[in-house]
Amino acid sequence: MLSVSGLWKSYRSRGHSIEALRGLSLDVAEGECFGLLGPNGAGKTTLLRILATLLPPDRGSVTIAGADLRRSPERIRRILGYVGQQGGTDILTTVFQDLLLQAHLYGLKGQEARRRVSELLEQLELSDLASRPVIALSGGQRRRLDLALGLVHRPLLLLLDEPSLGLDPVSRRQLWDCLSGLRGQGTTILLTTHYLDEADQLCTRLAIIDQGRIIADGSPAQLKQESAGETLILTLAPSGLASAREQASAILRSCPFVRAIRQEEGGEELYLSVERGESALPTVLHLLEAAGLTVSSLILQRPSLDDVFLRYTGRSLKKAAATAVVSPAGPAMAWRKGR
Ligand SMILES: Nc1ncnc2c1ncn2[C@@H]1O[C@H](COP(=O)(O)OP(=O)(O)OP(=O)(O)O)[C@@H](O)[C@H]1O
Repeated sequence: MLSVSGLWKSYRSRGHSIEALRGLSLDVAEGECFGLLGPNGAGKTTLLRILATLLPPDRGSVTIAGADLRRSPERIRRILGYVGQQGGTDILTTVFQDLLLQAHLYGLKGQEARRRVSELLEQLELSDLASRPVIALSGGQRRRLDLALGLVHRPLLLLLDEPSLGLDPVSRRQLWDCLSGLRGQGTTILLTTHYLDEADQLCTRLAIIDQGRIIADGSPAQLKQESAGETLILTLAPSGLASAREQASAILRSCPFVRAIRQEEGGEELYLSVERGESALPTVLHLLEAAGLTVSSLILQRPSLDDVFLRYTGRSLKKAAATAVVSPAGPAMAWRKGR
């Protein structure tokens, strides 16, 4: 659906050149929800504005559904919908009028335009708000209207720049449901986000962008798996029995799926680095109990996308985007004695 190759873009500011994109390449397949994850200033908005034909690139090529960006910008504008960070609403009209104007701008007339507006109002749960002035909408309602405006002409590819920026948790959930629904109907989505949980929840594939380049890409699960592996946190009973921990370490060290075992100073737990925690967990339990050891808990901890970002950039995305809502990595699977 989308193919970007060797894209360069620099801005000039007070006699300095700022390289926003430095040879960026990526491919997005039809039907994907592709996420660009990166800190402030990474080049995400620049990329989306180039794709939306709002900004010319310095070098590189882009094709969208077979259309070349430089040669056929009008065709590209018909193929894609773009919802920028600021949205495109006219605050002085009503929701219905705003959508109708957009439909007219895309060449829909009379009943056809009204029918399309009604469809979108229903699809984005805005029907009850149709006669409300845009200025009186909440942040989440406004964002859904932005999305509806970007969808009027039934784009094949939807570009969303930070779709849930500044929304409260309930509005974010509603927006995510809308986006999942759109994907279900076959719309390809390319979105930018700072939010790790958003990327995890919505995206089939992700690229981590930093300083104008893509430094890693894959499914969220793949990226997490490749970067950090998984950890099993083991506690034996009775706690404080060092000999039991030593015996357990000796048994587990000989297991091919255990990459490393560590213990924090003064800590009761053993941390086992494993490749596939889900299959390792029952085997570890079985081996230790067969050796007469009592396991009081065994917790599988999966790496977060922040671990992935840290590995590739040496910086924490949480710190890079301090205002972002970040969900904790949290244990993904656990076994506890007495359950
Ligand atoms: N019009 C401009 N003039 C000069 N520099 C610019 C301009 N627009 C963007 N930049 C610079 O280009 C770089 C990339 O900016 P861009 O907005 O693409 O990043 P971003 O990843 O979208 O950031 P954010 O997450 O904060 O929106 C930054 O260093 C930014 O300061």
